[in-house]
Amino acid sequence: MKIFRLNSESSVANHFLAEMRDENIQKDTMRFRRNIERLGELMAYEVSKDLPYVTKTVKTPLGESEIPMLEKQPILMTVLRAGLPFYNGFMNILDQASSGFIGAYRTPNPDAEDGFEIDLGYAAYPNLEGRDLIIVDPMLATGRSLVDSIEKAIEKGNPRSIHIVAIIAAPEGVAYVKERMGDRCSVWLCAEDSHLNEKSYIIPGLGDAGDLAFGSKD
Ligand SMILES: O=c1cc[nH]c(=O)[nH]1
Repeated sequence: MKIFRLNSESSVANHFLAEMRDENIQKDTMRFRRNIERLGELMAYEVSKDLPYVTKTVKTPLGESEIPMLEKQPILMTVLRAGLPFYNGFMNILDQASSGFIGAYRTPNPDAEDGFEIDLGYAAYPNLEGRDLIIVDPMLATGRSLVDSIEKAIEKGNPRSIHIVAIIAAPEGVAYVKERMGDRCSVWLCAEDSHLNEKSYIIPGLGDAGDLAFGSKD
């Protein structure tokens, strides 16, 4: 399974990530959402390098230019609700992509493996057959909701490639995706952190991305 890590090179992307993690700066919700979006724009550019292209001819007022263009528009899928600003960043760059949305939430269950079940309550997406599927979710924690969402989605058509994109991942989540999806997908991360805590939060992570972007659910 191919894994790309944006923070393996020094770039200004690390500033956006540092602001998202900083316990004081992250309280500015508009800045937090905008930093997710900015990382979405940068990650969309990185993933775009891995998609198939065909050369097309563009007529300028003075001649013709041969330009490699996306062979097919990808499908961008996100998991509500923290995924929305990340998805917006992707849409700013891959602006002709089709979209899919999944509502996944954790329901406490003391008998379940991590103390909770994943409920996929809402799903709306196009037929994935032969398309490039890019599924974006800022936090790859256990990986369970992401893998469940993908498995449900690919029942409705077999994509020719699957790209999982996250801002911060836990090694446990990456290992779970690798175990369940293998070479079927590529994983694109801004950073991979140390571990998950007992509540399945990423350490050091940044806290609850959904609450920081949109306020507490309580
Ligand atoms: O640390 C985590 C893990 C999952 N979701 C979050 O928002 N934060």
